[in-house]
Amino acid sequence: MSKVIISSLYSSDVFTMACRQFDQAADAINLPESLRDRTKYPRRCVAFSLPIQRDDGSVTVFEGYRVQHNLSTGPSKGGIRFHQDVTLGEVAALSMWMSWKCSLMGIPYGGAKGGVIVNPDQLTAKELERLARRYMQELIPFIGPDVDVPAPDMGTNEQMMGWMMDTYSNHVGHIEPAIVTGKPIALGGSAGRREATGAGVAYLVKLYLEDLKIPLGETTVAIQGFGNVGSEAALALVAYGAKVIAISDWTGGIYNAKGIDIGKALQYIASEKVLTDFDGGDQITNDELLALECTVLIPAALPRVIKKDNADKVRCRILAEGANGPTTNLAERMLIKRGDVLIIPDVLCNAGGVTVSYFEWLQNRQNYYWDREEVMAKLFKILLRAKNAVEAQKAKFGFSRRLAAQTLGIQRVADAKASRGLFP
Ligand SMILES: NC(=O)C1=CN([C@@H]2O[C@H](COP(=O)(O)OP(=O)(O)OC[C@H]3O[C@@H](n4cnc5c(N)ncnc54)[C@H](O)[C@@H]3O)[C@@H](O)[C@H]2O)C=CC1
Ligand SMILES: O=C(O)CCC(=O)C(=O)O
Repeated sequence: MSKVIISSLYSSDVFTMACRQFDQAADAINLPESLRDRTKYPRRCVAFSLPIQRDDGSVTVFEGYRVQHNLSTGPSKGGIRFHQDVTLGEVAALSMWMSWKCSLMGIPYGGAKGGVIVNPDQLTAKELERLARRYMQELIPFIGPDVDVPAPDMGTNEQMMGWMMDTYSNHVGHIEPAIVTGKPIALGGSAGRREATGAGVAYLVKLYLEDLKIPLGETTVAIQGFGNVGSEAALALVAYGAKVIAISDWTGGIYNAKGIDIGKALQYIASEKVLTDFDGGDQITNDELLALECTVLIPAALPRVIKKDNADKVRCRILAEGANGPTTNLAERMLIKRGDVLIIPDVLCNAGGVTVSYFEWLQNRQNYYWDREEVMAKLFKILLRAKNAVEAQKAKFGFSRRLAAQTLGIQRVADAKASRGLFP
């Protein structure tokens, strides 16, 4: 990718953070110099203007991106984020983490990510449909079921994937379900995809609680972000016997030491859209939530929320990264120095989503569908295998859990690039 674009990406804190993690991992595995930049930097970045008509007849031009980080190990794969704070640097960082995540899981995909600078809560359903379709329209020359396969991320959902699939299918003249994953089941979505990321987070939390010999019945959980990942993790952890004592969204949080009724909170969100005034407990801020005493803290919203200023205030035993990049590099060093917090790094912790996306793509391509039981059994097998590999790498080299996970992911991508050789 162009050096001018790469240097501009470095103005993003999140991109710089992902690059520093890469450099540390590359040093740790003695990655040859000739492979470093080639493995580290995105292969392609596309930026679009996205004009859409508003319901009042006016036109707004939104800005969107797609970054394809690595296509050496398969089609690139990753979600599309609709959020007002999206930047090209953030999307590039998220695409790098997708590469290491897919590689760590042993899934034959490279990494990608997309984003649009928009607050989806400020658009009507019709306006969102126009924006999702326009985004796909602009993306068509750069994607395909064997090239790059998008999915939902923050601010996007199954319905938007359905609109995007429809736009692509209309363009090629036949139904092409494998162009996106995380679709509605009626359009070829996979059983279990909606809950896959949160269920994967909960499953890994359960495994690590077992390692620490902490009973689920004595486990309290605080979750920042009550969207797809946060709410599904909450439901799965409650089903395992844990107590969710705090949840939040962008408007603030709710705390209840006796345990929050997650079903009631979901019903409230379905009608009111946000948690404001939900009467399931006392109101708290997002900062207060991150500092609550609890067994498990799950950031499931934005990057870089646990940072230098609040790392010392974190009072959990397990920090399970449902979000991508929620802990800054410095905050992680502070937590590791303290030694009392076990961090399940994002590329492992939230990998359930892309794993079931892979299953969805496989089912679309073979046109034969599995039931939820089969999907979940296959998912948990892959997550357990990845967790064991991370723990073995950690023990063998004395790495942090993130370094162990990232070195495994990065090594496989670099090996693939080395094996493919250089173009003459
Ligand atoms: N959806 C998926 O399958 C996957 C998502 N992730 C990551 O999980 C995180 C959440 O994604 P989703 O649940 O899909 O998004 P979502 O859009 O369904 O939910 C996001 C939640 O975060 C809240 N939020 C937004 N800004 C916030 C702020 N400033 N403070 C506190 N809360 C805030 C929203 O109100 C909402 O409750 C993101 O980091 C995403 O990259 C990771 C792997 C897969
Ligand atoms: O399901 C997918 O393809 C991607 C999910 C995603 O965006 C992520 O893991 O961060």
